[in-house]
Amino acid sequence: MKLLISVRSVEEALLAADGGADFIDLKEPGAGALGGLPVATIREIVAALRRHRSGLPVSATIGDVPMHETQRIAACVDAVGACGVDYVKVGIERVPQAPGVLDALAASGWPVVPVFIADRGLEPAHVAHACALRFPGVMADTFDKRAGSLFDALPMDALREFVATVRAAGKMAGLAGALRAVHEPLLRALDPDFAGFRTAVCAGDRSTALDPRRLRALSALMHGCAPAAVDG
Ligand SMILES: O=C[C@H](O)COP(=O)(O)O
Repeated sequence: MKLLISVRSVEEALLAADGGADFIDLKEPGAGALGGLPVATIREIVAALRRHRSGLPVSATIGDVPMHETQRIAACVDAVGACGVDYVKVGIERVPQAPGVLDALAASGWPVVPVFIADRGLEPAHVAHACALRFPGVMADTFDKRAGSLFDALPMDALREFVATVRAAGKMAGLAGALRAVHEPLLRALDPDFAGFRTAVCAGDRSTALDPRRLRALSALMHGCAPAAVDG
């Protein structure tokens, strides 16, 4: 299982790369679950990572754009995709517009990873719809980070079904949502392709700075080379 770490700056990106991240995810954690960074910042981080850590895959979010704002979503995907990232992450709410938005994202030509917002449960038909389209990966994440973790939002059966559906379609399955070291056994049981973290690698809430000590401990745990990790 690979480790995705969300970062907001060049400094954090290089710390994450040195600390064991397998995917570097660019977002502004203080601006919402999928808070977007300015494109100039995304470009700057991508350039630094390509210079120093050329092989690491990089994703970036477009921000928490409401699903009915289809033109804004398309414009943000174009802007972020043009920054040279490997993946563009777009939040998918559980609303009737979801299949239409997914169709538009798949037609965008960019390597989009739809991120299903799981706070109100997942709609299996929407996940199946995404899996039938040309996306490299599909994720589940939570919006309200104070309401507990992904494991509070969804039962294990639903998570198991999500991972199985995505992987059966030949795509990477990713899980996130205020995950912590204590969730490692549950994550191992589900065995997604990657798990995403921000809250767990900050000393305060997810909008505070990335803490290299917490990251190293989490990385060792997730990569199977340490007993307990820093948590809480
Ligand atoms: O994409 C992953 C998220 O940034 C994880 O953030 P979180 O651990 O605060 O839910």
